[in-house]
Amino acid sequence: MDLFNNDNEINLLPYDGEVIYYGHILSESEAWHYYNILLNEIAWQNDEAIIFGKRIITKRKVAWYGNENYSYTYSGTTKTALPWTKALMELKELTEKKCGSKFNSCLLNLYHDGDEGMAWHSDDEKSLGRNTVIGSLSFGAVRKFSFKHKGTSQKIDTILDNGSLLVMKGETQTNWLHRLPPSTKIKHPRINLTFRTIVTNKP
Ligand SMILES: O=C(O)CCC(=O)C(=O)O
Ligand SMILES: [Fe+2]
Repeated sequence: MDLFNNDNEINLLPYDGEVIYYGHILSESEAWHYYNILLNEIAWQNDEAIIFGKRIITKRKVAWYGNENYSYTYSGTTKTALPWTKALMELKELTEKKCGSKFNSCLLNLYHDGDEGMAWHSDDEKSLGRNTVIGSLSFGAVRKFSFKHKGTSQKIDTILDNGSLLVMKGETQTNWLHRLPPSTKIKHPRINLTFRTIVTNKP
């Protein structure tokens, strides 16, 4: 099993993808500083999805920022990116420095408490291209995060801490699903930023 890549980073996945957990890339106080800014200045909106032809509004809030007016379609709804804020630009640059990849957009999620999560999915939309790199920054409540192989159903769990960075790359989106499981124990909000690279503006 190839546990380490060239930079001695540990791959959380045993095969068919690469997930690197960098742990804290911000101190506890820096992380809370950004948490407060993000909570207050981001244009949070309830997410809409079309599930089995029915329009549903999620309790979880989302926002979408990027370099240009990218439009992005998933779960049957189209969103247009807002321009970067100062804090988001700082966090984008920090994430890029840590993982050595460039990003042009960011999907943000606000989970008010452990009742809210995200179901099994892959970020394999056409607009992200193949073998895309996704940098995931977490703030606030510490939550479990899980991967499930599409063929073998093997499961891998990890913990996403306040101020931590997780990077998904290689064939991860092709071969693995991921989710944020709900948990009745979590009583506080969590904010997640996934920095992404859109390769085409046509959804
Ligand atoms: O909240 C998270 O940690 C992950 C969110 C996610 O998977 C996504 O936005 O695609
Ligand atoms: Fe995802």
